[in-house]
Amino acid sequence: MASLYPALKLTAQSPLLPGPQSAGTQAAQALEDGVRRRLLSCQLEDQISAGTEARTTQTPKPLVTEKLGKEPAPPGLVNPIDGQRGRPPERVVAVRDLAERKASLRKVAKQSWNPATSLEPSLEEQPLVLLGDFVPKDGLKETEDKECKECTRTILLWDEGRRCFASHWPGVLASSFCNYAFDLLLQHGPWEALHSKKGQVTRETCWYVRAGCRCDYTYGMARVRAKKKPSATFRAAMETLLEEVMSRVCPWLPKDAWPNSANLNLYTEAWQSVGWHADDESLFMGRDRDCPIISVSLGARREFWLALRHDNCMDPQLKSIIEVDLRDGDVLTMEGLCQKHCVHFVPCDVRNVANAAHPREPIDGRRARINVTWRWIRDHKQRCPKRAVEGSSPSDFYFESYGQVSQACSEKKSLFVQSWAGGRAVAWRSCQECDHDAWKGGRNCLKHQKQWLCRPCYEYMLSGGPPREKLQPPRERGQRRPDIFAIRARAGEAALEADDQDTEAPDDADMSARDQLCLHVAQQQLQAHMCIMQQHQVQQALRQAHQLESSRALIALAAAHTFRPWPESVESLGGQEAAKQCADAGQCGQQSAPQVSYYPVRHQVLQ
Ligand SMILES: O=C(O)CCC(=O)C(=O)O
Ligand SMILES: [Fe+2]
Repeated sequence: MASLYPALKLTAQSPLLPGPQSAGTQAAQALEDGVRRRLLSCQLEDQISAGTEARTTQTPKPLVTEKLGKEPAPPGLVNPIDGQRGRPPERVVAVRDLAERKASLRKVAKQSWNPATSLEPSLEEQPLVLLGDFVPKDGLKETEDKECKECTRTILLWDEGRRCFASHWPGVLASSFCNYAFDLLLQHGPWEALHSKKGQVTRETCWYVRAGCRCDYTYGMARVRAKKKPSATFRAAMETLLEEVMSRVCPWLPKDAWPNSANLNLYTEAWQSVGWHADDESLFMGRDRDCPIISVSLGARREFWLALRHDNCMDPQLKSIIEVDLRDGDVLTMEGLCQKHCVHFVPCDVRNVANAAHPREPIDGRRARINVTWRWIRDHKQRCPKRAVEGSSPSDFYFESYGQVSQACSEKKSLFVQSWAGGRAVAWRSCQECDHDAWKGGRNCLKHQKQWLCRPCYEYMLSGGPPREKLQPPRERGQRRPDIFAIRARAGEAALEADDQDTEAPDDADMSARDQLCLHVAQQQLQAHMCIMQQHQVQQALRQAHQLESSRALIALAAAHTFRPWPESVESLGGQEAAKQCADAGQCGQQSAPQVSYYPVRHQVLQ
């Protein structure tokens, strides 16, 4: 086992941590230290990403004021020339000058996952049932054991000191099922757009609660309400997805112990992403108690990064970043105290941003991604009916109360971390192949054949694929790298040029990316699942609606005429066969048979 996951070299201290702490009460110091560290880090990294090469040649300037004495000084960046910001310092201390910090950020060093200094309770002291290691109290029957082994996982992180565990389960769901679930969730999910400070839609999201829970979900400034009555199709799709996932990841867990909520994310554009964060909302109690999370990916491939967080802020320790690609049907699990000690991140997909052929073309389902993160709400909100039943902290949380830790679990090493660089040194910088702007101006890259390459480019090189077109022209030294919006704008300009020559292009510029995607999916469904007569009638209606230029109506119309019986044997049939079976069963508006209650079949013939 251990040989599969090369353990990283363990170092005593992160190179980014500042030096000795200032005086003051512990709490105040912790606060000051955290804020100070964040300011330092942000200022430095902003400057780096802004390409302020020239400034580094000037005399290094102190960045932070630190008041000596009993009272801790308030944090503040100071301009030593006019001293405008922060309280007048009694003494200005250069915690670390810009050049030094920049060097430390770019430091070429091996990946490292620092071992915990203060330990969480060990697995012996406080047993933890992990999803992949879970066995029922009365042991495994032989057949069940076999079934379980078919669903393999790769351990990404096993840090017993911090009780942090993460695994990647590739290809848990069949692709035919993924397509099906993707389409339904896309069309029927109560999606809400999340905006960045600049007003860009960073992604769309929705929230699903089950098993009697009515809690809202709040993160950052956003509150995502639990819909009073989610559509039956959405509910059916979510329940079926859960059933599929649980039957493969944790088949022995009783249904009443399944997760009671899910957060959904929809990425319709390659440049959409999720910043560094932890799923540490109080609902899930992930900062205090072991907190399992099952994250399911549908649609386009995306990278997922997991890292140790700095104390008192959500920034990652750069050298600790674990990278994994999540593909259609993959599951990722985070367990134990991952949400307390680690942060995670979904970067944009730079190669697809630049390759966006035509922003106004219907986006094909593969470019978009839906992520469904199943979680257990344990501290229900005051107004949730489950609070009355379970109180603020249910004592019978299955993973803490039942089951036993399998033999495999106790054989594992106390700390190992998956490392794509295989123990080689990495530097935080942009990739010389794809120029990916993952976060604050770079990502971990290693040197391969005289080039600094990111993991995907390195893996591509190793795979022996043909040379790919460079996404960006080589930059002069010190020249600012275009950010993701510049790349996107360039892709947009190219598309507009193409548009000028394309008189046939439909006039749906006002449609959002998701509307286009929904429409595209709906049209595909129509083609695949309707008999010829229905197709014809609906196509007529679509054309009329299109003439009215009402994209919303168009989608609603398409959705209303979409029927998706899920034949029991659909996985064993090819897509074409399945479509034929559905179409045959639903000839000219009759009820299809056999019907599966989860999937309402609607046959409405337009007059
Ligand atoms: O899209 C993903 O894979 C992760 C999303 C996520 O981290 C979240 O919703 O909290
Ligand atoms: Fe998350």
